[in-house]
Amino acid sequence: MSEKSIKPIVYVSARQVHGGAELARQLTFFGFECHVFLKKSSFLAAMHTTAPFAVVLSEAGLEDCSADEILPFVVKLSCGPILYLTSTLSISQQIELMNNGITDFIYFPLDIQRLIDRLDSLLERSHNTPYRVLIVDDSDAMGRFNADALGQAGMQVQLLKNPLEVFLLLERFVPDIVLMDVYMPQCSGNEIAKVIRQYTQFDSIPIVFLSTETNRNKQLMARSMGGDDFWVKSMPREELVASVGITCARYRSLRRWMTCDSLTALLNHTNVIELLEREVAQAKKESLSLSFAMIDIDHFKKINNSYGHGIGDQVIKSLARLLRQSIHNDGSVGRYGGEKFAVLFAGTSLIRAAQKLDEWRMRFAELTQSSGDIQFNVTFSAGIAALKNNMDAQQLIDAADQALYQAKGAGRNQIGLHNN
Ligand SMILES: Nc1nc2c(ncn2[C@@H]2O[C@H](COP(=O)(O)OP(=O)(O)OP(=O)(O)O)[C@@H](O)[C@H]2O)c(=O)[nH]1
Repeated sequence: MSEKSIKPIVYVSARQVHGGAELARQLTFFGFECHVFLKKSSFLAAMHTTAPFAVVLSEAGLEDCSADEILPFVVKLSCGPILYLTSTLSISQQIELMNNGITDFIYFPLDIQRLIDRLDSLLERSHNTPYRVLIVDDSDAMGRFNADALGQAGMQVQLLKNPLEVFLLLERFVPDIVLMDVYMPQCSGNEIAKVIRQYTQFDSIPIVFLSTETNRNKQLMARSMGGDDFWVKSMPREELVASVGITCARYRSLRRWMTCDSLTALLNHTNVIELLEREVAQAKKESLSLSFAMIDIDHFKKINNSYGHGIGDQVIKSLARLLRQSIHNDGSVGRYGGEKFAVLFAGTSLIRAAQKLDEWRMRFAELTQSSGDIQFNVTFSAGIAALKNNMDAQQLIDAADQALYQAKGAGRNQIGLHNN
């Protein structure tokens, strides 16, 4: 992705200029293109011209129009979430507003970080890539019938007739689900499921048997060998599509929890290390450049002590979001632990990666953090190292750590380069 990636547009309704200005500033900082509207006519004209990713509608409405009055127009013109900023609402009021088109509620006093979190997760949901389905079935006709149904529903489908080749596709195609026939000439679906379950890296891929088998004991036996469910082969197309969609969505969300840090939704420590090991091996094999950076928030203990652990968490989240939005397709970001982050720059030279890090450092230092009415700024230090042929992943981590240590020692709020 180029640095000029298209920003998600958010329209905000406000009754007063200053009410929307701070919200717009923060949303802009976190990568949204935010427009604030005070007048009904300009708001609706903008909705007509460009439908935004999301609308934030305040219960106070606009200067010349109440929220109730504008809502039906917004619902008609909108194709994304409509978030309602409100003080308190009874359950029946919420139900009424939801029936009228509101999709989310954000409560006053406005916690901007929370609003941004919500927009982030709505955005992520809207970017979800199609589900990938691997069908293992020796019957060409049956396999194609199911593949067509799922393909027409927008899913990516791979059909495999020989179950003995399943590992090739588990690695290359990385399916969200495997639909497995039970009776096949080369080996049974039960047997192949049992073998797949020997490999922990495929643990989180659900295997569902599609079979004409109706004997409950045989079905249970198949599930005990590593299958997650048993569906009848002759199920209606719509039911198959719905069942696959529900299962994939559930497992994707479980996988996210397994691989991501719960506070920041970035890759967690274990997965950062695993990714780095893979990238190091690949970079060496293909003679590609790889830089690795360690980022650490400055004087973080003081932030916790002065404003409390909750505000400390908020600072961590704000840096996580900045990193996630800045990295684009240049690499990956993870939470290494505590207030420390790891960044992998794939195919990027040390100097270019250091320049990027320095841009992020300056942007983070400019971000206003808040604790109630108190506003403050936070900085980070970082160390960066380039992969050399004689290094393994741990040595690359150590090199970045040393450079970070130098940056801290030299006064913090700067980038240290490892010279080797
Ligand atoms: N709020 C919050 N605090 C955390 C978290 N993880 C670790 N910490 C705290 O982060 C602080 C890290 O402090 P130190 O590593 O001593 O360093 P520092 O104060 O950041 O100072 P320098 O790194 O030397 O600039 C400790 O007080 C930890 O308790 C977290 O998830 N949330």
